Amino acid sequence: MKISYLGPKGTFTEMAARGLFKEQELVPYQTIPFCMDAVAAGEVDATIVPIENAIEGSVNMTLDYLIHKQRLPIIGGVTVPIAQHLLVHPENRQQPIEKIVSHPHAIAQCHDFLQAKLSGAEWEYMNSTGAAAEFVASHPEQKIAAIANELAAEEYQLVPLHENIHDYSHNRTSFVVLSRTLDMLHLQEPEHIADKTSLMVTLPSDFSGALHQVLSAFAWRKLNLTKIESRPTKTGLGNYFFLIDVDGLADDVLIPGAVSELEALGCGVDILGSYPCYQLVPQAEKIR
Ligand SMILES: O=C(O)C(=O)C[C@]1(C(=O)O)C=C[C@@H](O)C=C1
Repeated sequence: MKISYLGPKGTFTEMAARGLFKEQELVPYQTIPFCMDAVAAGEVDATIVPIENAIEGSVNMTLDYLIHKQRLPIIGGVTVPIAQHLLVHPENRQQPIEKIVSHPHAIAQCHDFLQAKLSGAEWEYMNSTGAAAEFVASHPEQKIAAIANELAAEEYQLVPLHENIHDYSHNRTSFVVLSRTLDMLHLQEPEHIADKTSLMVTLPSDFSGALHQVLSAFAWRKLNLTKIESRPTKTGLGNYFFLIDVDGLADDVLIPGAVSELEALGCGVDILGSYPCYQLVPQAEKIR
């Protein structure tokens, strides 16, 4: 079985993929949309993509591509501890850093650190933390540092100038597994922490109290919502749909009942997936 992930080697997405798919072939792609397109094209059986970070919130690239361009079912989820480190080429240990390269989410997770310690350095966004580490490794002539993880440090032979530079402890990112052909994941490892059903709900326009009624359809059935978020429909300013996560797997009665009630109110409802969620535990050991 082949699984696509946001590459190159050494990304957090690779960590997530390795945690879930120990025996499978992992295939790196350059962007999140390319990862999803690879599933649609049949090049891989599934993909794993980041969906939400505890500090930065939703990964809009994933949500928007999933909703608007490549509607693949969600078959599993995994939460990964995120520790960011400032990595340099071994030849540049003593050099002043002029530029920081990384994924925009990774840079945002370290704002306080960068402002306090490296306020003079400029930033350059890259497709992933792994791509940033690879860039630093292949440009020893530049006074640059990557924000990336310990897997990338090892993969690209970089050394840490500062470890654990993320602004909040308990930094976590959730990833989802998308596939058209595979069934819902059912793994012995890593730790299974919850089950979720993810829905997309579009409200009828000009309907006062619509959101209140949507929430009531879940509330009186005692369906616990673990997330509700609005995203633009991209059809005009002020038009939104809602992404709602319900605690538990879709059953035969309560979730179909809630969906029918919402449809009767004129809402559009799509079930994006009903799936188990796992978690990886933080790595105790430090990097070099
Ligand atoms: O760049 C990576 O290493 C990724 O896997 C992407 C990504 C993200 O999209 O948020 C994943 C986890 C971290 O939050 C930082 C970056």
